[in-house]
Amino acid sequence: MGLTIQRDNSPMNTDRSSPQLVQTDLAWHNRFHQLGPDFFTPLAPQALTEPYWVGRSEAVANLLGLQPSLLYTEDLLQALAGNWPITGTQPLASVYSGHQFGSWAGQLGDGRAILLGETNGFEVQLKGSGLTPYSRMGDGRAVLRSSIREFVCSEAMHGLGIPTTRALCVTGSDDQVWRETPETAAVVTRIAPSFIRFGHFEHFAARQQLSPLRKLADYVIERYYPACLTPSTQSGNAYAKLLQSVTERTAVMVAHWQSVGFCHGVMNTDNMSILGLTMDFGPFQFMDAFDPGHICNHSDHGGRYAFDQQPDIAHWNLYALGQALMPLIADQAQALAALGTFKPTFKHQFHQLMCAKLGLMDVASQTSDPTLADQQLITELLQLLAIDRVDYTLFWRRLSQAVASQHFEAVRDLFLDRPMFDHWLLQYKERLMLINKELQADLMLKSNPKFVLRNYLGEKAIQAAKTKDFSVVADLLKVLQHPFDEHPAFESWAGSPPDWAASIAISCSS
Ligand SMILES: Nc1ncnc2c1ncn2[C@@H]1O[C@H](COP(=O)(O)OP(=O)(O)OP(=O)(O)O)[C@@H](O)[C@H]1O
Ligand SMILES: [Mg+2]
Repeated sequence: MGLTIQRDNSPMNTDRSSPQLVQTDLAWHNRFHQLGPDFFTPLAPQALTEPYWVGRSEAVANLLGLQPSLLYTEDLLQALAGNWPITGTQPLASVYSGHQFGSWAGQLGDGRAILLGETNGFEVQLKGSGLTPYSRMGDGRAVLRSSIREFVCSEAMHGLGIPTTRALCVTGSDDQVWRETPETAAVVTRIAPSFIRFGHFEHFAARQQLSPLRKLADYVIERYYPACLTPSTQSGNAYAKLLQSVTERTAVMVAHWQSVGFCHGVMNTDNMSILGLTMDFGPFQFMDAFDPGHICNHSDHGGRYAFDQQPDIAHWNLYALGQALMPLIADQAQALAALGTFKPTFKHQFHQLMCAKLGLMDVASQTSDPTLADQQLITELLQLLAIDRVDYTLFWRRLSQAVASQHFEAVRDLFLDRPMFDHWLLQYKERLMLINKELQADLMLKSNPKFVLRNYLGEKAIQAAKTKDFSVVADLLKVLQHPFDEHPAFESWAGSPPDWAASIAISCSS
């Protein structure tokens, strides 16, 4: 299905006071809207002055059923900047609550995001599209730099095979937005099968509003977790099964984060997707030097969301979700059993991912039974990487190449304590003797990305975009959507970060 825009041959009218209806042949089924007024406030996005394209993902256009060429039209630009309404959409801002940095924050909600509606199985949301009833002290806007980071990172996560919300495009404007300094506004158009968060459930549970709580849970089960309806394991308690399914998906997502060295930075319960998708790309970071205690968010003074805390925090957040679902589950033992699946699921998934990174896998079945020896190999390696603060991405890619060529010097050079690395390498090589080298090297090159969105690369794209050069955003997108490919023209992006990368500070300000 394609989008066709009703052409208006009169001169382009970008005056925010007279928006033009953008007609599409996309079928909109706004099922979240059908939940009713307890869940949202109907609200149109606010206009951006003289918008321009900052970045666009043709892959996401295809996913939505949009002809990618439409991403080059003024009409769609106006629509996705929030200036012109799209026929069939029913824009709204949803209400949710949540725990922020471990404390109950009360009512939050889409303070700067507008859900346009749902098409082709995806909800389409504009982030940074103006004030809503849930904006609290904020201005409803997002700045160019954070919008570029969200756009590129969500596509990069997808490229890495990590469950995530995705992004269609970023539109920008010279409208001024004040943060620590004056900046300019931008809007990310992002998509996901659902943007429902743990915080949506917490909202109604905290208010003891059982009827909307049940309605929301039933909606999520019916649409996204229909298997919970089949009476099998847990004596037919669909809500306990929902909790277990969300627990397992969340564990899988965080295992992926840990395997690629991704720090989320703001794992508040209002940033946790009910579908186990990576969501809200704020002060995130792909680590350069491996440091298990790394804190990527400069506003996180206590290190609550440090890299090595992420699995425990995800589990904590799931307890908050479990608490919210308790009136429906009505059986503590079943709720605890559901939550109890987190640790084994995480452990299993993490082991699988790390074994793939090391090439220690039965390539045909893509599984490996967690042996104690392999677990030890992984643990010891992570300790070595941490002690010498070895660049995480570089290490894994060089190891993959070393296994392919059987020359380990380049990877050895990354360590300060080389005898320690040699000791580990000896054990690893012994283990490798049991496996087909060619298949193993191939698996490793597909499991260890050459490129991740290092902070400094995002910074380069942002600095160029501030001068209206959006080519770096486009190049980054191209490379990061296929991070396991060689991309020889971008070799320098695969190397060590420059010294100035260490001075980049990313806070919650966005
Ligand atoms: N500039 C702003 N104006 C209004 N509300 C804001 C602003 N920034 C954040 N908020 C709101 O504050 C709460 C917490 O913000 P947080 O940084 O977690 O989310 P976010 O980055 O806005 O977006 P999302 O979670 O939708 O990706 C949310 O309710 C969010 O909508
Ligand atoms: Mg958020």
